[in-house]
Amino acid sequence: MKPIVAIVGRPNVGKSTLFNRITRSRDAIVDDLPGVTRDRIFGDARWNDKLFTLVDTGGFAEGDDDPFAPHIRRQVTQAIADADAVVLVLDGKGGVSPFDADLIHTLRTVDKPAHFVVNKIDGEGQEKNMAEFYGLGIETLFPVSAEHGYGISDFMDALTATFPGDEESDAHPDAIRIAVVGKPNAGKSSLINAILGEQRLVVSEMAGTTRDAIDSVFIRENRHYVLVDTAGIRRKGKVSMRLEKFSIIKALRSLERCDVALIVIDAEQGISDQDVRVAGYAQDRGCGAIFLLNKWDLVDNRDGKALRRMTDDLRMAAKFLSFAPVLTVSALTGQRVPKIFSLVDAVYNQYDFRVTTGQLNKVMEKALERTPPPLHKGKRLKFYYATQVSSKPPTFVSFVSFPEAVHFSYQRYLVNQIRDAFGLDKIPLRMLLRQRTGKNPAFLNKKRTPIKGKRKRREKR
Ligand SMILES: Nc1nc2c(ncn2[C@@H]2O[C@H](COP(=O)(O)OP(=O)(O)OP(=O)(O)O)[C@@H](O)[C@H]2O)c(=O)[nH]1
Ligand SMILES: Nc1nc2c(ncn2[C@@H]2O[C@H](COP(=O)(O)OP(=O)(O)OP(=O)(O)O)[C@@H](O)[C@H]2O)c(=O)[nH]1
Repeated sequence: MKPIVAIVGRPNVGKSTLFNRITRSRDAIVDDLPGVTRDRIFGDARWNDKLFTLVDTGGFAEGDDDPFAPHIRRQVTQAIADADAVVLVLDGKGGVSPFDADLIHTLRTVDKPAHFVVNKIDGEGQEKNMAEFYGLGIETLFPVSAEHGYGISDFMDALTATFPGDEESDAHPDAIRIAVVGKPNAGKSSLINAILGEQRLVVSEMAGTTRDAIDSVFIRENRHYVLVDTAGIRRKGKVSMRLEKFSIIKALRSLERCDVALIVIDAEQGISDQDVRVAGYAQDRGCGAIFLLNKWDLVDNRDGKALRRMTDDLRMAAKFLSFAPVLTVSALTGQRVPKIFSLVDAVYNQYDFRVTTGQLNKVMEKALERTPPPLHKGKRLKFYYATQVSSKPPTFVSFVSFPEAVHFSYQRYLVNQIRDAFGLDKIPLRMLLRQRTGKNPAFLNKKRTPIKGKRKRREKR
């Protein structure tokens, strides 16, 4: 389980610059098919072989730069509560501000690693700017330049040193892990209660692998399921324990730990930006996903076309999850709640899919023959073998003569051919293109496809 580190601080201190510097330094592991570009507020990073997720809380505050705005303060406080470690960024150029002191005070009251970074110290010569910050009474301050890299590696060593070692792995390794996510008030807890209430067999709460994570485990028709991060939900009522109703970090954390995400939408209200954002997190995390249009009992469906309308809206707004099934439910009446499981099973069976290299290459060969790859500098691109490198989600690597010359639409064509051939219509698939070099390796698109320009030249001669 990757720790989640939140970057907090006033606007303009350099949080995003630091975020970019740290997340860019990771080994490029995931070059997912580009989807819709969305503002990224979180990203994975690696340092000294330690993996973690970094969250830029600057991205929480939309269109409001006032650090004293209550909603920003709430989001930041919530981030501090939910993250595993916090990095407070101070502005080495702008100096100390009252809001900094406020955040420092908040950080002192929580029991988790906090790191203090003075940014915009662009070299040794500027370390004199640090003097003012020492007056804040912080034991260790890291002078850094997010923009130029000064001091970053010392800081990263200290940050990653506080991460816990590998924690014990989850019990029930074969269980299907389900996360329930959605905007505030969509009906997540009602739905979890409806799902668990319906189970006649063993429902137990067990500690998850991370701090505070409580999972609910149950067996249904001989299959184990885990609802991740259900802490406190069944014991609702203690509202005071929950600061903000919606926590991005909590959503990220459960998405990280699940196979299938149930994205709960308040159907009475229709599709909102926040629903789309949550769906975007699920897609970034590469989990299987199912849209649940909840509160269906409240939807006016006299013309019988409500599902059609909402599905159209959803598909339009969240194109990047076009493969995710849609189901209307009511957590209140229990309508179609049992049906969720047949969908979860169907999605999971695809999510866990594995194929042999031989079978995969037969499909690739056919696809390359049907629509040959484009030209690169007058020569046909060569596709060598492809292989599946992981499941959950199924991820393929395809070796190509010039990966960067493969247009996104051609890549998507190949992915769709794989989808069709193996019936993988309900899940995300990843295809990574890698350079293949070496003398005369065998390639898949052997059959000659005429290259128009070339033939013409020959004819002319
Ligand atoms: N000199 C110098 N400027 C920096 C450094 N890091 C960031 N900046 C500049 O500071 C400004 C703000 O940087 P951002 O990363 O956008 O700050 P932020 O904290 O994410 O701001 P919000 O998104 O408003 O919360 C930009 O103009 C950066 O170029 C640095 O290390 N040195
Ligand atoms: N009519 C109707 N009301 C529902 C349904 N599901 C949930 N509600 C109501 O919607 C409200 C919010 O439900 P919750 O389950 O607390 O929603 P949540 O997503 O857990 O909310 P947060 O904890 O704020 O994130 C409650 O008043 C529920 O009774 C439904 O299917 N039909």
